[in-house]
Amino acid sequence: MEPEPPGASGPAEPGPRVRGVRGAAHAASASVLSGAEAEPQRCALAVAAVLPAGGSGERMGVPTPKQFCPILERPLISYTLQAMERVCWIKDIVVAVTRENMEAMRGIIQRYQHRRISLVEAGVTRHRSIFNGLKALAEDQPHSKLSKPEVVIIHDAVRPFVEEDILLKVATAAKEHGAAGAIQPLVSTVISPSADGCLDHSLERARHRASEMPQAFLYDVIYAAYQQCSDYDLEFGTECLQLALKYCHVKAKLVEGSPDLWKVTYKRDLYAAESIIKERISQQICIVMDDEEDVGRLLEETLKNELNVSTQIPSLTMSKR
Ligand SMILES: Nc1ccn([C@@H]2O[C@H](COP(=O)(O)OP(=O)(O)OP(=O)(O)O)[C@@H](O)[C@H]2O)c(=O)n1
Ligand SMILES: O=P(O)(O)OC[C@@H](O)[C@@H](O)[C@@H](O)CO
Repeated sequence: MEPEPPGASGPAEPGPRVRGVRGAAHAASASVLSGAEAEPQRCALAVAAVLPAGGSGERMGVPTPKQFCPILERPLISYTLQAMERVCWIKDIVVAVTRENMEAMRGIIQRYQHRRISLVEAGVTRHRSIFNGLKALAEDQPHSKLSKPEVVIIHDAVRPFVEEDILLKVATAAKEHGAAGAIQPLVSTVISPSADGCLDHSLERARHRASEMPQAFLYDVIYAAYQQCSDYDLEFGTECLQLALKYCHVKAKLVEGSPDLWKVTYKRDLYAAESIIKERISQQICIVMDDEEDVGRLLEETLKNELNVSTQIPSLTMSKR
């Protein structure tokens, strides 16, 4: 039997924080959208996010639901929350978790000082979890500190490498079209098997795309779609964009996303995510080394922030190259 990924036997004690290395990308994409659209909050476009995190991670094949599996001793979901929190124009982040994981989730929020997070109970399917998250944002919620957004972003809690530029693109496109979602080229051809397990037909790969996350919607559109949704769709559906089309006749704008938007599903994905995070940490340290004079103090700081390591480093000054 394949060795368990490190720490797969229970929700993890959180580990390092990773800062985005794509500040430049955000600046670039924000400037792409001129004027008021650049940062929705400036034009009072209220944006919230719903993160379904109530799954069991069956395909991962470990006792711990994958969103709580540790990567460098920190639960996967905490990386995704940090990526969403970095985006100052997302006002509220609603996370759907199961009742039994609610305490573990509160521990993670506290340990990593996650901000703007509200928890709701997940549903037995992903669509039901998302619907519960949307309900929490509805106007008619008594004593709720949340307010109804104009645009809501839906993003899987197990897709940690989401950057501000794609969130900005789908949010802006949703404001214009009613719905929008990130897509990626297919790497494998999609085929349709017949009942006897043989090939019935294959789809022309170049004419199809993989539907990734994040997705964004005018709140009223997607909430109305879920309110009308059949039990069958809530039970077996996998595509929120399809609900907006089927129940509200809103054709989503498709936005080319980066390959980083992939979803952690199998054990191999945890290892892949770990190496990406390690690479980003080393990039972060390189950036510090390049820019600053008192490397000692900054290495100390970076190690503290990035790897949770407290150590004394003698003051080192580097002559600017
Ligand atoms: N009842 C459910 C099922 C899934 N999800 C969430 O939806 C996202 C995408 O689902 P998926 O990758 O299918 O996660 P799991 O259902 O956990 O995985 P598996 O299908 O392998 O069991 C995940 O963040 C998962 O936690 C959810 O909120 N509620
Ligand atoms: O069906 P799953 O729960 O595995 O995945 C849910 C979504 O991530 C998946 O359907 C995307 O393609 C986006 O819609």
